[in-house]
Amino acid sequence: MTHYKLTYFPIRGAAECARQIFALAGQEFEDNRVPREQWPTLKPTTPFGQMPYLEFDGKKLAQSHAINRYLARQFGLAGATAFDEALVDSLADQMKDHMSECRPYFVVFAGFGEGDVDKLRRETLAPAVLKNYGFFTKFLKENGSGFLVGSSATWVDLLIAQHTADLLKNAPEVLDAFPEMKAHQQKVHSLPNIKKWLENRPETPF
Ligand SMILES: N[C@@H](CCC(=O)N[C@@H](CS)C(=O)NCC(=O)O)C(=O)O
Repeated sequence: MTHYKLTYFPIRGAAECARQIFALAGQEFEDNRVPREQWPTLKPTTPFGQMPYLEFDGKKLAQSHAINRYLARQFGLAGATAFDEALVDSLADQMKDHMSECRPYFVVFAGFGEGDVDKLRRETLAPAVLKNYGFFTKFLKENGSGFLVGSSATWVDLLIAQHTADLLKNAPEVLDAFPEMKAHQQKVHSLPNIKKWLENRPETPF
């Protein structure tokens, strides 16, 4: 049987979606969380000098969305048709754009840079959420199943629901206009395997 080893820093960050794909699929994996001090030694051995990366069957795969997409295809969580897969990918890419737009806020929020976090929350985070959660809500409403694409959960539901949960914890007011996205987060995080993962995963600030 394939042994999957997912390597990343000891945070949720860019590896959490892959971890949740394993959880939802009921697939065992090695959740290798590397302390920051060990990273300089590891960095030159990775495909692009960054984490996360996934190892299995003598192979190494980097880039979080490539990992997510690969695992989702393996476990039937990528979308039911070629077009659904493409829709899922488009939402994931939009989510990546959203994270880039919010980056100045997250850098200060996470303590990696200096700045006025409240100002950034109002002037950077809130407008990005207003724009992108508007798009996501439209998909949700048009799809009608409670999931973003198709009739069951895909990896992009996991990706976006985790971000929604983080916003609800740290900046809930930015989601005031998005009750459907809050219901989506509840629905995704109530899937039994995901609920179990959330209850048992290591507690980290982000
Ligand atoms: N586009 C990449 C970005 C990966 C990335 O930014 N990784 C960061 C941690 S979130 C990293 O490895 N930083 C350490 C470094 O660059 O040396 C992905 O989505 O996997």
